[in-house]
Amino acid sequence: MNVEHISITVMTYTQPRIILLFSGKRKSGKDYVTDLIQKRLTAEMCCILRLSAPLKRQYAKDHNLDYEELLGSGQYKESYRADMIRWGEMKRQQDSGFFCRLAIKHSIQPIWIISDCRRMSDVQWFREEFPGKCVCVRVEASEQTRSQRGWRFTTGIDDAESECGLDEGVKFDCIIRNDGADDILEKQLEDLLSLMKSQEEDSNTQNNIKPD
Ligand SMILES: Nc1ncnc2c1ncn2[C@@H]1O[C@H](COP(=O)(O)OP(=O)(O)OP(=O)(O)O)[C@@H](O)[C@H]1O
Ligand SMILES: C[C@@](O)(CCOP(=O)(O)O)CC(=O)O
Repeated sequence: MNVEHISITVMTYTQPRIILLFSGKRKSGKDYVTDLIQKRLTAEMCCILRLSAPLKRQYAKDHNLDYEELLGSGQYKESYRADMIRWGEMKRQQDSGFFCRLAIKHSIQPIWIISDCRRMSDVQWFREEFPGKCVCVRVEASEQTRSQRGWRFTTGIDDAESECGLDEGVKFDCIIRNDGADDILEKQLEDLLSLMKSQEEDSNTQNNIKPD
């Protein structure tokens, strides 16, 4: 296997073979879709990493809140979203890769799914750190579908960088429509798995790495 172990003072992770950079609007179904992919690939091969996880952990600690609830998809998280965004942006201004580095710390699986890229700086950070290994995936659902899943337009959130930072300027390698029909979603996941395979082969060829 082509795994290189990186160990520096602050983090220990195993070099990934491929990284899926997921983005999408609120309630488009990023967690739903990434969970399905992980089930297909198994948790041994594939981990789901959330840039918002270290953010929510520290925010919960500082504000005496329930971290698990902030990770969920309910109203509890939504009532703190605006303030978490403000808090996270303060940290990102000091160091744009701050949450990216924390999120990947200790990852040992060969396939990483970053389930919540929101800003151009997130995509740039991964592309620079892991050249040739990133696949950019956008999850899309209609406003009607998102509303049925509990989304309500909120000024200051849905029109701000946290939700709109990747609306322009990124060429997505794959766009997944997630409006509900299981068979349509299934077919798109198959296509994404094929894309990952060919991206990995290209990356191996460029780096002169022979398959396992
Ligand atoms: N294809 C689908 N079929 C059935 N339910 C779905 C589908 N996609 C998403 N959902 C449901 O919609 C809700 C929102 O999905 P999810 O939490 O994956 O979205 P998200 O984009 O991660 O949301 P956010 O980050 O805004 O919390 C969840 O309850 C999820 O189970
Ligand atoms: C605060 C924030 O990380 C919340 C993300 O929550 P979620 O991915 O929608 O569960 C959004 C952001 O970083 O702008």
